[in-house]
Amino acid sequence: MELKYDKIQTTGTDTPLKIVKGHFATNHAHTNYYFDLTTVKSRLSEAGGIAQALVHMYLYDMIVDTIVCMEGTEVIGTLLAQELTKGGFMSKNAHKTIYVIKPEFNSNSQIVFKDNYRAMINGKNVLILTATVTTGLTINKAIEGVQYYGGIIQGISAVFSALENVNGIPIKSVFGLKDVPDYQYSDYRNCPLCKEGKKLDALINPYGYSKL
Ligand SMILES: O=C(O)c1cc(=O)[nH]c(=O)n1[C@@H]1O[C@H](COP(=O)(O)O)[C@@H](O)[C@H]1O
Repeated sequence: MELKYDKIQTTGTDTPLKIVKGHFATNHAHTNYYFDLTTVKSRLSEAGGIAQALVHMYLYDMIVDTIVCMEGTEVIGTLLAQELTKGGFMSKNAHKTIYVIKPEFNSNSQIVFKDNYRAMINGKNVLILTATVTTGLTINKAIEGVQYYGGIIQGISAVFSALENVNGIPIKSVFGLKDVPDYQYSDYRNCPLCKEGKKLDALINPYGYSKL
């Protein structure tokens, strides 16, 4: 059974964000919304809408050699690279090639780049692209990993972020708290919805949800 979602809009793009109100558990928090990014990540027109919104928000001015795609954002990342390298567009990357890569994870959930990918990170201007940021713990692992492999982090882009920066690095997102002002997240030991006795609706992770 699918969850029933609403669609919300934001400035800068026609691409909507599908949101479901309820009680959800991520690997780091309990939340009162699930953001369903399935179509944003996999439908060409929606992924392209997000890519264009990010370019117009701030990316045209940034030098990018490599886009590291987290959480299934490879389609958005590819279209982003295409936008940034387009001729006739006022981008510092116009006519340059951009690498679009995704990391591996080891058994400690740390980011690993095999030796054949290291040249795409080491000394390169890296943009980290992710789907959603809530506590920032997941994106922090990406930051640590890219820095460990010698990448110069130029920016972090997300589809939705509840945070404006992580460890001093700004996160620019298409959707944010301004679009979902009642978004709440908390440690599972301190969750107001649990305290009210409300059962969890689903477990969520970047692949989607599993209803409980
Ligand atoms: O809390 C999220 O960020 C989140 C919200 C959501 O609706 N769906 C979802 O998959 N998440 C994921 O939950 C994980 C926790 O995010 P952080 O709290 O920022 O580490 C990340 O992998 C997010 O992508």
